[in-house]
Amino acid sequence: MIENTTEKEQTIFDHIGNTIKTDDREIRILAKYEAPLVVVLGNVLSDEECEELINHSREQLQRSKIGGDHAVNDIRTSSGVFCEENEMITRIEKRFSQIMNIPIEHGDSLQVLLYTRGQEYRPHYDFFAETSRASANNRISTLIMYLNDVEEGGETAFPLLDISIFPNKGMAVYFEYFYSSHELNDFTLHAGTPVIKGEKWVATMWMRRQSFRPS
Ligand SMILES: O=C(O)CCC(=O)C(=O)O
Ligand SMILES: [Fe+2]
Repeated sequence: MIENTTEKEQTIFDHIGNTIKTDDREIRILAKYEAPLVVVLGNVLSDEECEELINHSREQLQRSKIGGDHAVNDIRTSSGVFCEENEMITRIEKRFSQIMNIPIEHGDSLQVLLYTRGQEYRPHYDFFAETSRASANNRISTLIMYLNDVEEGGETAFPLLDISIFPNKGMAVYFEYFYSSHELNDFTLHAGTPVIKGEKWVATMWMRRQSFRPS
């Protein structure tokens, strides 16, 4: 009866202790919100990797703007690119897959977003509504990497949990929404708050329930 409602649900992220040892890096676990699970991670990317990701994406952003995609979207005012695979992307995606404990074939392509002053990503869910076709192979977890330090603003806020993560270069926030309780999943509502000073670069990795990438 009552016991059932208090029973802890299984999580995907099952790392123990303060460190995650991936093949090429030791990730630090800094803070955790238990249910829904939200984890703050340190030492996810080196400074050089952050800079490489920004430079790689800056070029593609410029190209896609010339391509004429000026669609205005009030929900997300940032500009983004899905990264084409190269040696660096493949190496860091392998690391993300080990952190997220899901094979990389379940991942959407890594997405890099740039927010300039005043830009934001309004509160949203990363999973698709049950009524949408994409929900047949829905997203189950997210890793957001901060590629630069933001002078002011640009936190990742979880308004229903009352927590916000400040963008710090090389750090990341992980969360998952694969609970059988819809209520827990719904608590992962989150936003990128408006950037007040400086610019903000993030890379986002989303994982799907089933394999998603063509093998
Ligand atoms: O920019 C942020 O802090 C949030 C990004 C985000 O929610 C996403 O990429 O799905
Ligand atoms: Fe999101």
